Amino acid sequence: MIYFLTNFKNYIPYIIAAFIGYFFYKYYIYPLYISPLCRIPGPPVERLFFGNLISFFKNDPDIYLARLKEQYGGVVLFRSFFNSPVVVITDHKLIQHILVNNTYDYVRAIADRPEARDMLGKSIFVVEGNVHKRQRKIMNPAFSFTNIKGVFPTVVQIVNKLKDSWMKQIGDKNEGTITVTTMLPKIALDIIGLVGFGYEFNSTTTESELARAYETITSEKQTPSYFMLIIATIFFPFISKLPFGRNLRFQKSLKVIKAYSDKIVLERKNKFSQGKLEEQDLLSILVRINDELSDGEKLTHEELKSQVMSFLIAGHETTSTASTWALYLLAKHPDIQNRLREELVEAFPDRSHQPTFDEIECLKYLDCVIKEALRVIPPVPSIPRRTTKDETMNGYFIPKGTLLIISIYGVHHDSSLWGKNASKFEPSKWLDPEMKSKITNSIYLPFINGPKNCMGMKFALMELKVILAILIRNFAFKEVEGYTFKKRHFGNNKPLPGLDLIVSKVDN
Ligand code: HEM
Repeated sequence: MIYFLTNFKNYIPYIIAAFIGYFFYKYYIYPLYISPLCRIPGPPVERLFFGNLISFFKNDPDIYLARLKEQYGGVVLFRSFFNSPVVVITDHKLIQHILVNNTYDYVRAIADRPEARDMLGKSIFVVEGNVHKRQRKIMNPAFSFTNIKGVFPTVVQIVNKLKDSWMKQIGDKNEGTITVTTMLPKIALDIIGLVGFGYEFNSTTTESELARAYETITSEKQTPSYFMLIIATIFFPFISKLPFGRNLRFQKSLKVIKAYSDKIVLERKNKFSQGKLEEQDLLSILVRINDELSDGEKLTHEELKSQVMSFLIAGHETTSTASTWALYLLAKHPDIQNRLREELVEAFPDRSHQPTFDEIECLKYLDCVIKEALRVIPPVPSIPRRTTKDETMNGYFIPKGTLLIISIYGVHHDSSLWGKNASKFEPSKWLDPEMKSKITNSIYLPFINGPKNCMGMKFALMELKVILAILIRNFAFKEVEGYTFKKRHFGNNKPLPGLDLIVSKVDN
């Protein structure tokens, strides 16, 4: 021992060589030549330790993953940071197996990132198995048809604020260039605030601290170093705590979001205990249902707080991204936009008329436009899952713990399922009885399918209908020539830095 310590210096080169050898074996030789996953077809590795990330980040991420299907099939091996394997699934029968038939064998890998864990806490997005079933059962009644119908007038009222704001922005001129992505997330936040928690963010008229916190988190510039940092935190969680600018901004914003969520839950619980809780927002309904449950079943304060934080994320980023892409697609297809407007003018000849729930639900073409926009650009273009046991998929062995990426965008653009025009925006296909008969829940997945599908689906569809009905009835949208943007790579695929459109007032 003494000999070793006194001669330690002599061993340093061997220790370094052993470390480099181990590193090289673990992150290069094993994943590329030895792992059982190597049998799965996929694109060749481009850089020593960066797998296929360079191509992924250089391209539109959704299109890149969809193309892998064309080249290599429905089960493809993609390599991420340090060549770690990611199996991209676009085979719709396998997706059905994963999402519907065996959902709890595939855990949501969303919580792999320490920051996502911090944000989502013990919410329904993170928990699995019986805890997930229990939370879902408790929360289900809050999303009932009656409740959605009940909050409809609030949604109309908030979307009218957006209309008024754009009318004001255009002013006396006939048209103006508007960054639609400035207001759409604020509107979505105001809606989920009121409908979800009876909370007035008023983010369209005032500077909301909470809106700013969300904006900070979701609009980080997506530079290569940003991506590297994000992916590196999965391997080395401590990195998320280091005092980098981005980490500090995230921590500061998260503190604001947590404090608001805590305050909102406490307010509702206090009102309830004083017998004064009359509101019909999602959280109030949840607090009332919760009170009737036995102690073992009840959602704890932490769980309630986590649901608020995840509702805020789930309910505002997704719908604002969906409405952004719908406007973008309508601006790109003036014929479809005009047809939609004709339906709206016929239904609402008087522009100042406030639509009712039943009137909006009757609009067939509006329904087709929304369904098709969610197909062509699904706001959640892919979802991660992690396997919890060894298994074989389409003849390939997939070990326990493998990361799967289910490419919703890939399924939606698969020409063997949707025909040769799969990538075209054609809302009228939803009116064609032959096409409609072929569309099943296993090939149309904007809200996924199965026991973990989107609880807010009906609410989101209603919100999107109101947004498009009011905006298209009042404005015409055109593309801005030469305007470019990139799609966000993580979470949802909102356009960055935003979306500018030429907006003009509709005459009558
Ligand atoms: C266009 C808008 C929306 C889209 C495209 C969308 C999409 C999705 C998707 C794909 C999932 C599954 C995620 C996964 O399993 O990894 C999901 C789950 C969920 N969504 Fe949505 N969502 C939307 C709006 C909303 C809204 C407005 C709310 C609530 C107010 C909401 C609440 C939820 C909840 C609670 C879950 C988790 C369900 C569970 O685990 O059982 N979503 N959503």
